[in-house]
Amino acid sequence: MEMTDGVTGDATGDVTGDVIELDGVAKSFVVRRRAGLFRREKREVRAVDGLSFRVARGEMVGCIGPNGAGKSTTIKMLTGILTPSAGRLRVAGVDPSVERTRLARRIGVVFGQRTTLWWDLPLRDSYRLMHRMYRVPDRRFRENLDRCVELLDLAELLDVPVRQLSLGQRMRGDIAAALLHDPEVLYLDEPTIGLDVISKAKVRAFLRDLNTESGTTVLLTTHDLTDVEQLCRRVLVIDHGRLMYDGALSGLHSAAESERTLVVDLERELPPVETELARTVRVEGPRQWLAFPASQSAAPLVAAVVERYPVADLSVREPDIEAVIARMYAERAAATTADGAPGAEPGPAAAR
Ligand SMILES: Nc1ncnc2c1ncn2[C@@H]1O[C@H](COP(=O)(O)OP(=O)(O)OP(=O)(O)O)[C@@H](O)[C@H]1O
Repeated sequence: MEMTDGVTGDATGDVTGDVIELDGVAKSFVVRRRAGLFRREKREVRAVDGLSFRVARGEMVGCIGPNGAGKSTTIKMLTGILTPSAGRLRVAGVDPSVERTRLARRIGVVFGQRTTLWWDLPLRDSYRLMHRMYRVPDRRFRENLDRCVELLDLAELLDVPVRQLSLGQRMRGDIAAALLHDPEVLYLDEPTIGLDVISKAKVRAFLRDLNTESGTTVLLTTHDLTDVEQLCRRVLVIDHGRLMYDGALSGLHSAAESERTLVVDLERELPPVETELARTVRVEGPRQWLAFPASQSAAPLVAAVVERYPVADLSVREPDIEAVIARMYAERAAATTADGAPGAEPGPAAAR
């Protein structure tokens, strides 16, 4: 399939304030697999299936989804490495697959799973090569390098060949490499994958400062929800190449109809608490767990329980975001089975 719109947009991308624009973007791969001794059959994999969203200049947006959801494919299309099978895609007003080289000077990319650095060269030499490749003015290059070296703690590592760096050190080296040419947009595909707690914290602190101080637009994919919690006000949830949710992380709770839990310590062991405001989901001795919709206030439930039962103590537990997302995926899978086709319309995404 061809792009539905081959027109190249304006070169600034400033008209709407949106630096990333996707309208109905799709990407299919044809894979061949063995279907017998001599026979191979072709199958189409729809990695991205009608994805539409926009990212405003200066935003930092997190993109999450299960394995194979289409996140990396989306990033690859945004860099121009892959050409969409359908839809319209613009980055800073430019069609990435048509003007990949021109766009390369305006974007930075970090793939957590592989490095863009030269394996046998010390970091410093990789950076020198990038300096020339991107034709960064000398002064600007020195300033950017100094800043990255300081904030990413790279001083001791500049003369070490990349192959000798630990994963966390290499990741910091890669992030610096992506920023030496002052990109307007930074894509990070799993920037904290495999890092220890301290390295993760360093990377996150750096990205937060970069976004607030330099106004760099950041789109990151991750499996680590803490990345999103700490960095992004907005999250995109992608599954089967489609947008399931687009909004604040906190809004995921209502989107997935999640539940909070009232933990009740009774003065003695009693049969399960009965109330129409909640479901008693667990009883252990005098302690009982009552699940109620996260969108509802806990106050009426607390009042009802206290009025009818001898209560020693109470506490409310918020739903854990991982559980919320797991629930969202499960609901989606159930809808898919019921419809017989992946991708029943995702209500929450359309709400934004
Ligand atoms: N070059 C390719 N050829 C064939 N299929 C591909 C190719 N690249 C990706 N796919 C398929 O497209 C789908 C989406 O893959 P993608 O790597 O974009 O997912 P992802 O969300 O990044 O997953 P993960 O979280 O595991 O990295 C998967 O089913 C994958 O197998």
